[in-house]
Amino acid sequence: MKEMILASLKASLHTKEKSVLTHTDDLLAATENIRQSLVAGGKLLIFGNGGSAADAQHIAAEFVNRFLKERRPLAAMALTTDTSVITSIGNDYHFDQIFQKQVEALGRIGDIAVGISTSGNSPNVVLAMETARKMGLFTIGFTGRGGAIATLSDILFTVPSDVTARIQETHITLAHILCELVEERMFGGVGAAAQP
Ligand SMILES: O=C(CO)[C@@H](O)[C@H](O)[C@H](O)[C@H](O)COP(=O)(O)O
Ligand SMILES: [Zn+2]
Repeated sequence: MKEMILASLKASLHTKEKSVLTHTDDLLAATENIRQSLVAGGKLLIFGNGGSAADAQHIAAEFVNRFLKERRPLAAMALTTDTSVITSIGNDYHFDQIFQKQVEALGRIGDIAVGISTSGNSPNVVLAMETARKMGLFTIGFTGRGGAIATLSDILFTVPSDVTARIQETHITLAHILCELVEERMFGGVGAAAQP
């Protein structure tokens, strides 16, 4: 059992290091795209299933409330939280459409759709990314080795693992780094009341 603990830890550390180092330029590019969107009045629409739904909510909270700096709230929404919307779409149409219809209803040009799927193939995430693309939204994908969301993502964060848990752990690491970079880029060196 102790070997299992150490093996999981090592796999997590190794996977995170490989993915983050591979995506340094993508982190910088995503930071700039998010900054531009937020400054122009845009917002992040974030979605995923299971652990990735939790990640979507976690990331939205970092933007809306704060991450490391005292600064104004930033616009971000997880599309995983409204049970009335999700159950009515799932019940009347199809579970595959639970994010797509919300993107259609809430997305505006200048917004950024953030799709999170460890397989890259969950139909509800894929459909929402397709719709976001058609609507002209910028798209950021978080996935494992690839999958269908790869070709639908303007910026794609991949994780070199086949283990869902390791991929999720790396996604939240990448997302935390992204939050830190966006805050630094928008509010670096300024106090609580500052506006970008
Ligand atoms: O958190 C976990 C596993 O670690 C699960 O809840 C997992 O997120 C669910 O099985 C998801 O439905 C997987 O979907 P996806 O990441 O392939 O899009
Ligand atoms: Zn999980």
